[in-house]
Amino acid sequence: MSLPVIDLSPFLDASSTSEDRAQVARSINHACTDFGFFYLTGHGIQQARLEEVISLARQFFALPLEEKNKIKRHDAGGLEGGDGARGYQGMGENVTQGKKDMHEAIDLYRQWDHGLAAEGTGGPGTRSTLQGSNLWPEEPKELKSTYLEYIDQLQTVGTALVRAMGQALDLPSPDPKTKANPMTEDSEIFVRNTAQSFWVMRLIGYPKLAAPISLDADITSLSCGEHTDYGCVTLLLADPTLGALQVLLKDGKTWLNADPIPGAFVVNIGDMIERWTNGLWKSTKHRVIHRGEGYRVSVPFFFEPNFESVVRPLKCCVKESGREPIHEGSTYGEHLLGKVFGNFY
Ligand SMILES: N=C(N)NCCCC[C@H](N)C(=O)O
Ligand SMILES: O=C(O)CCC(=O)C(=O)O
Ligand SMILES: [Fe+2]
Repeated sequence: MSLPVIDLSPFLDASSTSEDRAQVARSINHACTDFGFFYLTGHGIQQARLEEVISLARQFFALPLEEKNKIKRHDAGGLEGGDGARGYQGMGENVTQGKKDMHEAIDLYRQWDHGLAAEGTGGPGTRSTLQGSNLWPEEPKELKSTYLEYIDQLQTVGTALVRAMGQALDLPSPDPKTKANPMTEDSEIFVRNTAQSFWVMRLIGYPKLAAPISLDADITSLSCGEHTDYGCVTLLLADPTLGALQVLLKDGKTWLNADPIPGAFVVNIGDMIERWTNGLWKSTKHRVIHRGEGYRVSVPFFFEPNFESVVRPLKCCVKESGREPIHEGSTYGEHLLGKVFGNFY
């Protein structure tokens, strides 16, 4: 058993036909319904760029702690004046389900300068959080420029992917007479609500865990504990290490290794897609247990809704799912802040 592979090129290539795109949308619907995880090819980002991104992250983590701490994260996304949870976090600073994770990381967010937040959104105390400028390392020197270009490319891929996902929601029950679109009120809903995507990027370094580990022991850390991602879609780039990232299957007990395929992203859907689709597509649990060889590096890019986007189940999905709405609706920013505050030791 392995995860489905989806070729996104018809959504990036102007000369594709609508039938090509419909095929892709159908595959996405199956992948999101059955797994919530898939491999993405045909994204148009050069292999050499992907390798450079991993290599630069690896070079950063190999620096002395003193050098890495020059861009240390100082707060957990608190109120005015902080660095908006951006920067370097050392081993064990990130916490999942109350346990310290065995990884170090740099967190980058969409640039959000002070004073730009809209009024009256996000609830009390949330207006000015997560604002700030990214903290970029001085070494390796090419890291910043390479990552800025890479993030631009990823935003293009993310936009094409959520367009395809919107189209995928039209497919389950087309009206044979009118060929009208009974499912979505608007298949561009994801595109519109990610037009100012409050994206997150993490550069993560995982030392090999000491064996053996017990999954039950409260004190035992995983490389990254079981969790779901928070927003729309995660585009994960990882080095070739095998057996580290594991995905929980729909039976709720089998863990499947999501080993890397060279040149492909591992993609998974986040909590906001689950909410919009009223659970038709679930944000799938996953975890990282690195007991293989070497020091593992991964660079997930979280393509998320706009900070201020109000996310509530789409009427069409409530109908299709046959369930009551699973959420009353709130902004993505509120969901994110609830997560970020709980993430640090
Ligand atoms: N932006 C995202 N999705 N980051 C995932 C971080 C890993 C899990 C986190 N400590 C948690 O407990 O959620
Ligand atoms: O490193 C990985 O393979 C996955 C990391 C992850 O799940 C996350 O940061 O949300
Ligand atoms: Fe994750």
